[in-house]
Amino acid sequence: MLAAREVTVRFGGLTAVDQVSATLQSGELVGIIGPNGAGKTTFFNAISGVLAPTSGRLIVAGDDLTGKGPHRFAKHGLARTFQTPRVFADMSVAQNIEFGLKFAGRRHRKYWLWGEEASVPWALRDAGNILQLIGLSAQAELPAGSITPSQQRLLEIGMALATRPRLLLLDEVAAGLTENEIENMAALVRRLRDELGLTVVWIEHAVRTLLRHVERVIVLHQGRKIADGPPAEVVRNAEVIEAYLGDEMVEEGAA
Ligand SMILES: Nc1ncnc2c1ncn2[C@@H]1O[C@H](COP(=O)(O)OP(=O)(O)OP(=O)(O)O)[C@@H](O)[C@H]1O
Repeated sequence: MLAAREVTVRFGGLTAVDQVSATLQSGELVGIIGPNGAGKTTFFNAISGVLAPTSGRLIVAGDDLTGKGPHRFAKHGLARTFQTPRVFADMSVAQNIEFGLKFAGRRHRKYWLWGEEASVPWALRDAGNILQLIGLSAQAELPAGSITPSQQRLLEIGMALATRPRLLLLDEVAAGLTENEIENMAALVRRLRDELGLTVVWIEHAVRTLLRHVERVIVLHQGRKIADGPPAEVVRNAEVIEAYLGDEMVEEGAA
């Protein structure tokens, strides 16, 4: 689905992402964790075309998109959310979803997960179904700027889904949510992979939740990838414990 080959991003003298290689297989649910400033969002920005890597290559669905803009990545089936949700505040919740659906119509069929309109899963057929999937049917006619921040996070996911992606990048969609909301969010993310067949990459600071739901986790530290594997293995990795997790997490992971 996507291959990052020795991707490096520098801002002046600072190396935010340092020769990170990673391959994402179709249908994987992968977490990315790491301390503040580890380079997680910068890595997302690089693999979604938001910023061009200083060096390295990005292959998406078999095509080399290194240096291309976000619209090219989107045409190749990639959608993402941002740490601060980006919704059209003055438009209604439903209109925000419809905007994404219009975008889906412009995507080249080659990169659609569902080749024919008729094969698009029921949950993504129209704005009403997408609103039901993300749990915002009751808010459909409200201005997007008037719903709660956690609902805006759901809406942003809905807008991304409306473009009918194959690969979805989620940047801290559980930030600022209550325990209950975090569990609901995790359940939604699971459904996107399990029922819709999306490949999902999920950056999150709520590490305990993340590790319970993903089957593979990549750990970044000071721009470098220091681990990449199943959660049970990664929580025992000495470098990961030292850099990020601490002893308490290891005991919980072992339990
Ligand atoms: N546009 C930019 N210009 C200069 N430096 C930047 C820019 N974006 C990020 N950085 C720096 O790059 C490093 C990595 O930042 P990044 O936001 O990718 O980390 P992160 O792991 O996502 O952190 P957090 O968990 O706090 O969101 C940090 O030192 C940050 O200050």
